[in-house]
Amino acid sequence: MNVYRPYSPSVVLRDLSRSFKGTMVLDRISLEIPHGQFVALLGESGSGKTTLLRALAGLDDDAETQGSFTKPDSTSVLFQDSRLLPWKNVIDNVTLGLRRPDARSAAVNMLGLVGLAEKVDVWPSTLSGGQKQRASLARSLLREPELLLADEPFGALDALTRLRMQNLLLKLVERRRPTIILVTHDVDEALLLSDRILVLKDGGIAEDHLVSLPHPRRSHQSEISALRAKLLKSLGIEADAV
Ligand SMILES: Nc1ncnc2c1ncn2[C@@H]1O[C@H](COP(=O)(O)OP(=O)(O)OP(=O)(O)O)[C@@H](O)[C@H]1O
Repeated sequence: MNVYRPYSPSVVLRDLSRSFKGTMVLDRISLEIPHGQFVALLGESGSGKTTLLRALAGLDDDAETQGSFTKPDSTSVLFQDSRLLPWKNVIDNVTLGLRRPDARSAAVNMLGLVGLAEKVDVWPSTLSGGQKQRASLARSLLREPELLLADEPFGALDALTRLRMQNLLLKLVERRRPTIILVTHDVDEALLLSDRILVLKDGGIAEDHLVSLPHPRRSHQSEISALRAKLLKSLGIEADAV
């Protein structure tokens, strides 16, 4: 039976502007993101990607904001650095502030899924960079957010670890499908992971591409390589220089 469900987007921006001390960074951005869509946000350095994400996360009180946005109440934020508290062990970090009766067992399970079953009780200082990011990902996803805001979460990792983390993220969100907004400077990361790629430029959304290819994607797929060339051009990067 078909049940009629009116379309209601997960995230809506209406003429959202943001400036710092009079300097406009985001200029009347309007956008709708459907539930469960994986959006990658690309743009040159300084184009406002992080500013947009932090606006949605409710950070940066010193910014002047105009316009409005709506987003789900349950939102998790993932940063480039893992932000684990050094004086708490891994599981206490992952369960911090989590109010559910099965927090500990759910955390042990999630740490297993991200490959940290052996690291439940250790201090964050004993983890590698990739392991810290996996713990951080476990902490975010354990909250079962409806919206995940991620700011270059794999940016500081080596290429192989980054690839593993990207695949892990796809696997972990496959079932629950939260809405995801991922800020990245990596065109290939955007192409391999997302359903939609937005390019920020001059304070606005200059390009909006849907990527409706199944996973796993391969960089030599013709749709991928055509869009890759276009995006590199938009970002002012010579394709043969990469
Ligand atoms: N707290 C702040 N105070 C003043 N200016 C800021 C602040 N945060 C960001 N800006 C300015 O806003 C502009 C956009 O910065 P933002 O960090 O959003 O860019 P970005 O696209 O994420 O860049 P990158 O790819 O280099 O991380 C920059 O010119 C930056 O200097």
